[in-house]
Parts: sequence; structure tokens; C-alpha cells
Amino acid sequence: MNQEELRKALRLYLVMGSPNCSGADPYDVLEAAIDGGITMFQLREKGPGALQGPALLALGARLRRLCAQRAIPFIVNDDERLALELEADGIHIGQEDAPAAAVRKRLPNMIVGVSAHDLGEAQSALAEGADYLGVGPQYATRTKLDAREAQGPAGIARMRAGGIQLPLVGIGGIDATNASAVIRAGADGVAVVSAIAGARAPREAAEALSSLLYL
Ligand SMILES: Cc1ncc(COP(=O)(O)OP(=O)(O)O)c(N)n1
Ligand SMILES: Cc1ncsc1CCOP(=O)(O)O
Ligand SMILES: [Mg+2]
Repeated sequence: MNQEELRKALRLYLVMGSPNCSGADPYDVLEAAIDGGITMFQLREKGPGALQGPALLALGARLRRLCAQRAIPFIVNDDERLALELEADGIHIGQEDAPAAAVRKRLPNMIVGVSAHDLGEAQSALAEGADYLGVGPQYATRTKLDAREAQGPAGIARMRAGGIQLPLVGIGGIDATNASAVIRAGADGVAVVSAIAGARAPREAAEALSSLLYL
């Protein structure tokens, strides 16, 4: 995938695992979200009741197959071994995970996404070979308990003003009321967990977000 294709794929990025699905089957949630217009998916199995070992592998394989059938890029959060086992299209790592340069070297053919909270982290991620940045939390979130303080879309604007041209998504507390502000600040897309996975109707929630992002 070239950089322009990646920018388009990042437009509406669903990040999710089974703890985010309010008891529903993550497969059904992902299928509905794809029907509603998501453009990229990250398996992030974290939080109370998160699956591990063979159960996680089995879920990952089902979700990976669905993404392949529907031509949705499939990214794995944090876990290089799981990404390889599932033949993922990419991996997303944060500042507390393995160093981006080492991951880039070990997984030369995967999309490598890196979390960056400020211009300095964005410049380092670029130098280490990141393909895209996840920037946040944009707004307060109850999904990631160890998230930093919300920085607002101004954080993205500062990165763009500082010369960062990498594909970039905002994440954290994003929903239909604030997604447009994140795009206006310079993001190529928005990454959401609860606004779709926690919605009573994930397809309609994805449709509502999607319609805002293509104005
Ligand atoms: C697209 C995207 N952006 C940021 C993150 C957060 O990654 P990280 O800081 O490593 O936190 P965890 O998600 O691992 O708890 C992300 N997952 N995706
Ligand atoms: C994974 C992650 N990284 C920064 S905030 C966040 C959680 C986003 O979840 P939500 O979209 O429900 O606020
Ligand atoms: Mg991480």
C-alpha cells in the first residue's frame, strides 16, 4: 500500500477487542462496522475479560479472515508475534511498547503505526520508520485507563505546523460530535473504539461518522 492509499485507509479506523463490544460477538460488530463504512481495523484486545492465548488467536483468525474478505487492512495492537501469526497487514505500537525502529526492522513488510503525543515524538517516529501516527487522546476517554490528558485537535495542528506530513489519525473520545474538528486540524482520519464498538447499532454509528468524514 502506498502512502496515499494508507491515508485513505485511515479515514475511519475502528480499534476494538472483545471487551469493547458490550457482550456482542466482535465478529458481528466488525461486520456491521464494515457495512457502515469503516476503512481500517485494529485488533486491540485489552481491558477486563480480555482474551489470551488460543482464544485470542482464534478470535484474531476470524476477524482477520473477515477483513481479508472485505479488503479492510487488518492491524494488530502491540503484539508482534500475534501480528505474524495472523498474517496481519500491520502493527500499532506506542511509546511504552517495543521501540519503533526495532519493530520496523523485524517486520519490514508490515504497516507500522506509532502513537505520538507531541511534535518530538512524531519526529522520532518518522525517523524510526513509522508509516502512520496515532495522536491522542484528542478528548477524554473511558476506554484507555492509562491514557494521558486530552490534548484536543490542537496537538495535531502543531505537528502539521512543525512539518509532519506522515499519514496521521486522531484517537481518544472521538464521536460524531467532534470528528470533523479532528480532520480540520490536519488528520487524515479518526480512530474510534466506543463510538462504534460500544454503540447499540454499530453499522449506523459507522455510517454517521463516515458521512461526516467525506464532506
Ligand atoms: C491508531 C492508534 N493510535 C494510538 C493507539 C494507542 O497505542 P498505545 O499508546 O500503545 O496504547 P494501547 O492501545 O496499546 O493501550 C492505538 N492503539 N491506535
Ligand atoms: C487506544 C487509545 N489510545 C489513546 S485513547 C485510546 C482509546 C480510545 O477509545 P475511545 O474511542 O472509546 O475513546
Ligand atoms: Mg500499545
